[in-house]
Amino acid sequence: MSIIKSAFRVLRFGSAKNQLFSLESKTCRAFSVCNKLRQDASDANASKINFYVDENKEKGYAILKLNKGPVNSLNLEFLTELNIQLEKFEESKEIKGVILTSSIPNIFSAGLDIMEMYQIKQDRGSQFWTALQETWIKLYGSNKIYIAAINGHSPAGGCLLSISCDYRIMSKGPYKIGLNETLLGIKAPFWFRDTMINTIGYRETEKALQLGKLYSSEEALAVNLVDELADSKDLITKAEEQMSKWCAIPTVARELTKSSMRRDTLSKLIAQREADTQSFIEFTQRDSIQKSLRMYLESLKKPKKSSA
Ligand SMILES: CCCCCCCC/C=C\C/C=C/C(=O)SCCNC(=O)CCNC(=O)[C@H](O)C(C)(C)COP(=O)(O)OP(=O)(O)OC[C@H]1O[C@@H](n2cnc3c(N)ncnc32)[C@H](O)[C@@H]1OP(=O)(O)O
Repeated sequence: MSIIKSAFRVLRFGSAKNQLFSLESKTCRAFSVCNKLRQDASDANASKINFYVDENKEKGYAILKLNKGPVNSLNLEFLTELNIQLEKFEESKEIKGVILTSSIPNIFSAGLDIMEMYQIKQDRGSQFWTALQETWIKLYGSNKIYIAAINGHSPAGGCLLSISCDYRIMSKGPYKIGLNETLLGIKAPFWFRDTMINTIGYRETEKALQLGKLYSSEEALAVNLVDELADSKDLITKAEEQMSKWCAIPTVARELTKSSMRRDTLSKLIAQREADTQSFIEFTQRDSIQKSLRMYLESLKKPKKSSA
């Protein structure tokens, strides 16, 4: 049962009963919108492998490797597939935790697919944003243990995936992680910001978000954006060692503790998912935002200087 469901179960008997029932039904409505998408995604992507799952039921954890080349950018179909997988993990009795990593060398995830924000129809934009909210709610609100093994760059939405986990190990190397949205001319959504605050604190987040700061792995360690660094070749071994440690903690006590730390942050988005989606649509349809996104896309497509 997810943290959200347990929170509802506990609070259903308290004075906040009516408010929470309304919250819960809003969430259920939003989830049901995604049901058709899920079917479409599983049909359309039957032949593509956008991630690998390696389950070790004996040890009680799985490794989920993102595999959507070239840069694991998060589009509607990918998020929908991920949501189905996260749900499977949540329901599994054998799996206590998941190591989230990528099979693409030097890239954890390039964040949201910018093409989902650029010249996009309202319907698609709304489905995309709802799927992203769902991914975050499932990941940040999971009862399971999530360890991010960050094997490369992890900007913006990639950073959000990482900070939604319980523990982060990052490869040493010339990699960057952070919420760089202001550099694209956009504002990080409040739930990205709040997850960052919960990870590195208010003042550091305030600076990082305004500057769109992308931290090197050493800088990320210094501000607790990641918990540990590892040589690339040792990354998964270190993540497995850490997973064994977390798996050894009494489950219910750990789950309740996690839930109590994250409930308020989660409830804030759950209470206003539809309004948040509308803000996203309204914001991304502004001419000034489209102009910024176009310039950013062009800068990404520019031929790279040869390192030779
Ligand atoms: C009023 C309230 C309003 C509230 C609403 C606010 C709305 C805010 C909305 C959202 C928040 C946004 C979150 C995000 O995640 S935005 C995405 C941010 N991501 C980035 O900035 C990363 C961009 N990419 C890179 O920096 C690099 O690609 C790299 C470091 C990840 C990898 O570098 P390298 O290996 O050199 O690869 P290339 O740069 O050559 O890229 C390969 C290929 O992939 C394309 N690409 C890269 N990133 C993305 C992306 N995020 N989306 C789509 N496509 C991407 C790149 O263009 C190349 O394409 P090609 O030239 O055609 O091969």
